[in-house]
Amino acid sequence: MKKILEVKNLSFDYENFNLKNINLTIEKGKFIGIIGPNGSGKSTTLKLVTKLLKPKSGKILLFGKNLENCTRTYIASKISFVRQEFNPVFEFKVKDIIELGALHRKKSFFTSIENQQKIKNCLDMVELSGYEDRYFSTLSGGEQRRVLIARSLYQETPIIIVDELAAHLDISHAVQIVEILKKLTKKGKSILSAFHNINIASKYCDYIYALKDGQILFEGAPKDVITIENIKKLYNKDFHIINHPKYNYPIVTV
Ligand SMILES: Nc1ncnc2c1ncn2[C@@H]1O[C@H](COP(=O)(O)OP(=O)(O)OP(=O)(O)O)[C@@H](O)[C@H]1O
Repeated sequence: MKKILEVKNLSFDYENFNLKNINLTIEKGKFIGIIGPNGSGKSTTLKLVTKLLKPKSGKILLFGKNLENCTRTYIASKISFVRQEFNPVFEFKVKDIIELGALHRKKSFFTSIENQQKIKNCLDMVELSGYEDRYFSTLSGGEQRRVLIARSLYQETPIIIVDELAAHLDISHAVQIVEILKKLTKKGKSILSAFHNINIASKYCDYIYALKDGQILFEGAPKDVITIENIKKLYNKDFHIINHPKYNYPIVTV
């Protein structure tokens, strides 16, 4: 399988937190999840692989190129990143927010008819048809989140990274978004997402990394690693694990 993003022995320090020796690999067409308690280092890892933070040590290879030497434009052509927080300073319309995702390939000040149609299609995919001219700040948290997913679809990158996929989304929209992303993996895109909802990660991810205190505690296919022992170690709490009666994946329950 073709490795498109490789993280090797990555370390990073904040004053009171260290990310230690992270190794992870993303292959073409795979859905990769990162799980772990609050403050375990999920967002920090995602910010490092998108070059928003600079590692203390280690290496990140994007399509075999050292990320350190990749330009912002190159990275934007390969990775779209839906961050947890997004607070534009100006009043932008939804269509402008979406277009900003693909500035790296915009050739003219004006939006072509073709691109207007693409924006519409991306909004249709996240069930926000007709929202183009709404002001982003007037949308609900979940609607804003879906606009940001639409923006990453519009960016048309081979890798989509999402920090906390289900943030602000009701269960139906969370599943809708994860299913859109899963379908994209069938077309060869690769997804890396942080999840608080382990059961969604368990059903949809091909592989998960579990972070605790800035280190990978375990990794593997959900059916192999979502076990009572591992989940107890990860969250310091007892949970039950049952097998989904129809789809045959482990479900964590209280
Ligand atoms: N800018 C910063 N300066 C100092 N410490 C930070 C900064 N950002 C994050 N941290 C700390 O780094 C640790 C890891 O944070 P991170 O956001 O990566 O965790 P997370 O696993 O994404 O958490 P959550 O599930 O709550 O989103 C936390 O202890 C956090 O307080």
